[in-house]
Formats: sequence, structure tokens, C-alpha cells
Amino acid sequence: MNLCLHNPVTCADRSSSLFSALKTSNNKLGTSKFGFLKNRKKNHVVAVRSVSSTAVEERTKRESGGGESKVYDAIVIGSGIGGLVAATQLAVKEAKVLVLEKYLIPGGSSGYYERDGYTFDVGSSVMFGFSDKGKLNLITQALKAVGREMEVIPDPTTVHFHLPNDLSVQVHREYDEFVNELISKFPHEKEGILGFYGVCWKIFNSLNSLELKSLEEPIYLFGQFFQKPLECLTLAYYLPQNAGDIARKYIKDPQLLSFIDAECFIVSTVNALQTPMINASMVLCDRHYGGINYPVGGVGGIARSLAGGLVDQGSEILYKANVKSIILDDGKAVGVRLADGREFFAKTIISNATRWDTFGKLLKGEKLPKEEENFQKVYVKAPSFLSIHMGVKAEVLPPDTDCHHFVLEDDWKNLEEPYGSIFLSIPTILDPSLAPDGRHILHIFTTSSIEDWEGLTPKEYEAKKEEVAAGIIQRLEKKLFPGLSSSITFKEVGTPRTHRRYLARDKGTYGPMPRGTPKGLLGMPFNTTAIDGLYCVGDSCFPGQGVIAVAFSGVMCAHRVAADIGLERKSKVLDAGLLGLLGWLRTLA
Ligand SMILES: NC(=O)c1ccc[n+]([C@@H]2O[C@H](COP(=O)([O-])OP(=O)(O)OC[C@H]3O[C@@H](n4cnc5c(N)ncnc54)[C@H](O)[C@@H]3O)[C@@H](O)[C@H]2O)c1
Ligand SMILES: CC(C)=CCC/C(C)=C/C=C/C(C)=C/C=C/C(C)=C/C=C/C=C(C)/C=C/C=C(C)/C=C/C=C(\C)CCC=C(C)C
Repeated sequence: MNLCLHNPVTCADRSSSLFSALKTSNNKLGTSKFGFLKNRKKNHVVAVRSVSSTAVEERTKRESGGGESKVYDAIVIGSGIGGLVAATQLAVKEAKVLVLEKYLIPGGSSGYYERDGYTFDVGSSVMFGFSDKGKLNLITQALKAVGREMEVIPDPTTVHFHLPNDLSVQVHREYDEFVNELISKFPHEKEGILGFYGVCWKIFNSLNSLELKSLEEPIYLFGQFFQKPLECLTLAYYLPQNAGDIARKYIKDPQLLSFIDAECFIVSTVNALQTPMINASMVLCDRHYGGINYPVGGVGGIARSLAGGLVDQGSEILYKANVKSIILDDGKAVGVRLADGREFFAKTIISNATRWDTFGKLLKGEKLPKEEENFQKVYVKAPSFLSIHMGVKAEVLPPDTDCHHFVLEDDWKNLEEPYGSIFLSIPTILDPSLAPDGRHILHIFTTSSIEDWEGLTPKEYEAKKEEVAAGIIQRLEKKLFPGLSSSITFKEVGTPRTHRRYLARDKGTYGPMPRGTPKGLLGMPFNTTAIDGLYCVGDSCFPGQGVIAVAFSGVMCAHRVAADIGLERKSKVLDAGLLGLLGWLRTLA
């Protein structure tokens, strides 16, 4: 996806030329034509109208010019990985799905963009769940479900930490190599290190033994408890716990505890005390179990392959389709209305927009359901990122430079501060085809809030981008790569405003972040919502941020929707019991 990480002021021109370039690739994906619904008049009242189900079908027919009416099984708003996995999983169950994407290509924050011979990943380039092993390789499985496979390049080091007091730790692909390196830095904490990471493995192995489907579907859930009671009880035990508390049971050294904070921060943007233990275990072990693998050609290929696979299954994806509102019929979600006035109808609506955008914008004017109020009480929007995509002369990187780095120079206290720590990926270390010969890509990012970028004139905005980016580049020059500034051949800076604009995420947020100390994953909502027929998918659903996490949310969502539209088994009585119980558990968070 092209996030247009350049001056938003000039963006319109460049994206129109980009669009012509992309048209071909969209066509290759089989972008469908939607001639069956005519444009409707603008200035619709966004307020919900009450119409019966038959009326919905009749209206669709009328709008199709009396031709064949089409009510989809599911409409998915947004083609992030969460939305695409939900859509493809439903499509392979023979549901008719329509994905509506605001932008020109699929992927959302897992998209890509091309400039001057470089292919940049919009978001991070660290891919979990992309191996050929076990049951947690959810990206591999999602692609396989629609007959796609991608060539991947194994990453020998997940991340190289450069931390205060000159603490340098490489997270090697081999677990033993990693723990031995960590133990060599903290020999007095050998038992603590093995104890903490040992609990992570216990949880990971339990997860890896389950068939992963919707935890909101009782026939499946009880079936898993019956088949794997110990593993399910282990997961239920750790569900309300956080990594920092478990770490403190084993580890005393404050610097080592800060290292565990950094381990958690890079995937959750919060410290270990606020990171759910199940999520921490998932990432701290998958990187050694299946390993981190990078898709040849860049991360954008994942979404392109899923979108292509979706169309192969007979479902559809429509780009430049900006959903403005969700249409309710007697309190049930039955369709969507686009910014250009077109309307589409389906038995179920799945929103891949964040919960804040779904309830705050797409259902504007509706009373916020109690469940969403609770969600907003427990979670706030995490800050966004400032990202710098650069092309540099290859010789500036020392030999054996690792692909991913995390830099926190002087003071552990800066870990969670805006611009405090720096993430750096150099995907061309693994796949040189992403850059012209003799060049490398540096994708640098650091947390930043939208408030920092508002109220500026275009000139001030540009100047601030340059100034902040220069400061970050100088820090990397000092810590890692002398001569970096003078080796830059291409540079584009994106801010939280860029993320808000191109990903349609409120305040450009990276995802939900606990307001205080959460009870692990207990407060995180699943996919059903208080509105009949409306489901959410993506990072504001269980289990949270991350490509593999939203892929799991997509799998869960598709299973729950399939049961509700009769493509999978369901029991109304058990449903009511489990959904009630889960709702109650969330109130305890
Ligand atoms: N390596 C990594 O771990 C990595 C890399 C990149 C992204 N990510 C993760 O991906 C997660 C986000 O994935 P996701 O699937 O939840 O969502 P997303 O934000 O990536 O995608 C949502 C999509 O929905 C579209 N959209 C939103 N509102 C719309 C509307 N009204 N009409 C039409 N389209 C609309 C957006 O354009 C976007 O394409 C983040 O949590 C981030 O952690 C992780
Ligand atoms: C229901 C109840 C109540 C109970 C029951 C019990 C049970 C059975 C349970 C179960 C559970 C489960 C299954 C769960 C699951 C989970 C999961 C799968 C999870 C996952 C997760 C994941 C994650 C979180 C991930 C993330 C990631 C990320 C975010 C990443 C990122 C990255 C980056 C940013 C990179 C960095 C870079 C550099 C350093 C450069």
C-alpha cells in the first residue's frame, strides 16, 4: 500500500500518477466491477432508517435497475490483514463476500509503496506466524487456504537491541543461542531467565496444540476443553495475567527487568507490566519456533496474495470505496453507504476499521453501546509513529549488520516516551531486490502523537518533519552507522497525520493500549458487537496489535460469522450462555 509518506500537501498529484501505475496491478488482482448498483444521490441523511429485510432486498433490486439483486453474505469494511483474513476464510466456506477498501491497493498498515526503484513496507517488516511449522503460522495458513504460497527468507536475528549501559543483545533465531547470550550478560540471573522464558514456552506450546477458531463459539470452545483440558486450563490461567508480573516472580535484576520491558515494548508499545502474558509468550517463542521470515518482494505481497485468492474464490474486492456509514435496519446492520452515495447490502457487516472509527464515525449519531463504553474505559488509542523511509548507499552499513534494530541510548526511562526509542529495519539485508543495486532501505520509526503535528501551517509542518527526522537520523549515525546522513539517496517522512489520512485510523493510532494495568487479555473484546449483524476485526479486537494477532482475529471472526449465517454448526442456547459469560468477564477487567 502506498501510504504516500511524503508531504500530504502535494500528495494528491503524486497519488493520481501512482493510481495509474497501480491500476494494472489491481486489475491483475481481478478487481471486480460493480455495475449492478447505481450511484445514489449525495447528501443522504446518515441517520439510520428502519426498513424490513425484504425491503432491503427490494431496495437493492430497485437500485440495480430492476436487474439481479445481490445481497452478500458479508461485507468487510477495509482490507487490512484482519479484514482480508476474515474475508478469505469466509470465502473458502463458500460465503459471498465483498471487501470495500478506501485506498487503491490492499493491506492497510501491512501495505507497501514504491519510489525511485525502492519498494518500502509501510509498517514493520518483522513477520511472525509465517513459517511452515505448527498451528500458529497463521499468515502461512491464511494464504494456503486460498491456494497461495509465498517464498520467504529466514531472518537469522529477530532484533538486535542496543540499550542503556551499552547492553547489546541479539535475539538469535536459535533459542539456545539467544538465552545463552542473555545469560552471558546476566550470569547471576541464569535461573530467572530460564524460569521466565520457560513459562512463555509452556503457554506457547499450549496455544500451538489447539485448533485456532472463534473463542466466542461454544461448540468449538467446549470441544477444545474436552480434547486438550490441560492446555486450555493453562491458557485460561494466564489469560488475565501480564508478562511483567510473571517476570518479577523469576527475575530480580532491575536492568534485566528493563530488558523484558523492551522485549514487550517492541510488540505492544507498553512495558511488560501492561503486556498480556499470552501475547508476550506468543511473540517471544514464535520467533524461535517457526522463526521470523520475510516474504520475497516485501510485506505488501501478503495482502496482494490474499486479495487475489479472495477473488479466485468468487468473492469481490472494490478499491477507492470509502465507507461513510453502516446502514441499520431495526437495529440490525444490513448494509453500508459509501462517500459517493453507493449502497451495498449483506447479511453481516464486518468492520476492519478500529472500534473507535467504527462506533465513532461509521455509526455516528447512534448511542455508544455499553460494551464499547467499557472497551474505551479500559483501552486508549496508542500513539502513532513518525516513520522515515530512506534509501542509503550500501557501504554505510558495516558487514554483518542485522536486519532489525531497537535503539534506546541512555536512559531506560525514555523507553515509552515519544521519540524515546528508535525502531530500525533494513529489509534489503534479507531481500536486496527491494532497492536499486548498491543501495539499502532503512525504515526508521519512533512513537509520536498526533497532537504534536496539529495546528501547523503546511510550511511549519514540512519544517518540523525535516527537523525531527534529522534528529533521529543523527542519533542512529552516532550509535550505529557513522556517515549515515551523508549517504542518504532518498528520504520520505511520514507523521501521525499521514497514518490517519492513509490508514483511516483515528489519530493515526497504532492500536489499543491499556489505560492502566490491564487484566491480561480479559478486557479485550472479541468480534461480535452489541449491534446485531455487526462484527469487528483487526487490532482493536482480541488479541490486539500485530499482523499475526489481527490474522487470528480474522480467523475467529470468520468462524463466528459462518456459524451465524449457517455455514458452521451453532447452538443458540449455548451461544447465549457463552456470549453472556464472556461479556461479564470483560467487565472484570
Ligand atoms: N510486523 C508487524 O507486526 C506489522 C506490520 C504492519 C502492520 N502491523 C499491524 O497491523 C495491525 C493493523 O491491522 P488491521 O487489519 O487491524 O488494520 P489496518 O489498519 O492495517 O487496515 C485497515 C484497512 O481498512 C481500511 N479502511 C478503514 N476505514 C475504512 C472505511 N471507512 N472504508 C473503507 N476502508 C476503510 C484502511 O484503508 C485500511 O486499508 C496493526 O496493529 C499493526 O500492528 C504489524
Ligand atoms: C474464552 C476463555 C475466557 C477462556 C478459554 C481459555 C482458552 C482456550 C484460551 C485460548 C486463547 C487463545 C487461543 C489465544 C490466542 C492468542 C494469540 C494467537 C495471540 C497472538 C498474539 C500476537 C501478537 C500480540 C503479536 C504481535 C506482534 C507485533 C505487534 C509485532 C510488531 C513488530 C514490530 C513493531 C517490529 C519491531 C521492529 C523492530 C525492532 C525494528
